[in-house]
Amino acid sequence: MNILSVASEVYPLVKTGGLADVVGALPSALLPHGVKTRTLVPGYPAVMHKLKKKKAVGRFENLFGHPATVHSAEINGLDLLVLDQPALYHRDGGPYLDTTGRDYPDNFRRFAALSLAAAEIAGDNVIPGWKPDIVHVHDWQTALAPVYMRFGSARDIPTVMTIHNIAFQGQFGASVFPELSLPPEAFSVQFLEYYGDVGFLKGGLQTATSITTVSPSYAQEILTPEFGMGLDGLLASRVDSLTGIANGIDAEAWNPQTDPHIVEHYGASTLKRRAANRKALEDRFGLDHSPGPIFCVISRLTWQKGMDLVAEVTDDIVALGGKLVVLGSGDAALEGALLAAASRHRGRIGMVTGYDEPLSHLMQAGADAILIPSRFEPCGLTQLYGLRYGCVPVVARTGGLADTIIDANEAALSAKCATGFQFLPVTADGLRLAIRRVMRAYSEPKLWARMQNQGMKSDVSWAKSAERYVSLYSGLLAKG
Ligand SMILES: Nc1ncnc2c1ncn2[C@@H]1O[C@H](COP(=O)(O)OP(=O)(O)O[C@H]2O[C@H](CO)[C@@H](O)[C@H](O)[C@H]2O)[C@@H](O)[C@H]1O
Repeated sequence: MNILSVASEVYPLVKTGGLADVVGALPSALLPHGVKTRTLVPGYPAVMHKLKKKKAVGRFENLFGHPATVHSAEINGLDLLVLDQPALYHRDGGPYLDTTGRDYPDNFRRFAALSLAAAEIAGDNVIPGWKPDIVHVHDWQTALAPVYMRFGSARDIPTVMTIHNIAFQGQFGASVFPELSLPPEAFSVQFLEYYGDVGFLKGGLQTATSITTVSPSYAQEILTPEFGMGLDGLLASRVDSLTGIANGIDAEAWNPQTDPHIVEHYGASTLKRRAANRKALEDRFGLDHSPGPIFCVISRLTWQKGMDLVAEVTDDIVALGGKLVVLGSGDAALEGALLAAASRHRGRIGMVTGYDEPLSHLMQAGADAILIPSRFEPCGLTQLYGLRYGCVPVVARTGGLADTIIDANEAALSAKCATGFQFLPVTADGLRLAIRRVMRAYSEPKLWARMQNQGMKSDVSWAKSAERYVSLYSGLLAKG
């Protein structure tokens, strides 16, 4: 079975968040099931520079007014198709934002082009001798592909649309519609029209054969007004085509026994060796070497991720004898509040602003607990990395966090299956109480080590979830 996966980012070429991890790791988990994935991504400079060997396999003379080449390349076992279109993708700045942090004004065109390229690869002879059986798109940036397919030559090929975060919907003014090369009927409530605007994600959700999101709980939550962000009604009308499949992790890139970014390797039976990573972490963040648990945060600094709650509990963490290290960037006010906490508590709280993949590994290997107080979380990956690294997750009971962490309540502790701490409500007081629970558990070394062990034994690989994708794909082909 051949899948064309289409995404705006893919690890290890370009990553701003969890989407890249998933798009980068799923193909190799599908391969043992006979599912071959080709992944189409834009040729940003960061991508083009990393392609050592590439081969032009397709060409568009005029894709949104400019020529484009499709290159094929292999990196880390990924079979990539790279859409090289300098006019749209060769920019300073990141995949979505310019160097000043603003959205590129032509993002609608940049990602419509990616979507149209996918639809044409599926339907026409763009890559001679190759066509997908299924097109799998991720998030709003690629959500127009099923719409283009519906109105183009690939209308019979089934599509899967995965929602990684419904908060990002790709909503643009109606004035962009004439530029999208779609027939007038596509600007209707059955397709793209969204409160008078053009909604990319809305169009994809209306048109895709099947919709998935990244955990079973989030699949339920987005059917409610609280979490559906305006799309709950649409999703309710498509509930028979909606599935939640939890993310796994790339167990090779995230393996404390072999990780090149940490100071000392360890496993479940050699947890004591984490001490060297702890010391390196303290040095890196300028913390003192006192005892007590080190909490870490590795996150986009946003309201979704509950980073304002972390800022509110910093004094409590220190007062209770804990320490905190934060790696993140995002909202300037949140960044300011956390930096202020770090300067109030020198030696106890440290912060690195920015994005640093190697440091995120050292933090999971050296800290004792990872705080994830998200207000909503489709799946979450950092709690899964935490499980694998013996960095006990402390999570809000929502979405994928609720699905993947077993709370250390009395029943779970006596059954010896607890892997972390869940809390509700998602408020500063809720988080404070959870931190107190952590402090108590940490003061009992045997209990703490057992929780770390339980976590490290949890199956966070892609194996089970890959099977669920395979059966979803097979079902779609059987129907067709
Ligand atoms: N400053 C920093 N430096 C280094 N690394 C950093 C970092 N900030 C974050 N990261 C890394 O980025 C990734 C973030 O993944 P998440 O799943 O937490 O969230 P995200 O909200 O991006 O993804 C959305 O998509 C994913 C994938 O489906 C869902 O799990 C999630 O719930 C949904 O919100 C992790 O690999 C993390 O280690």
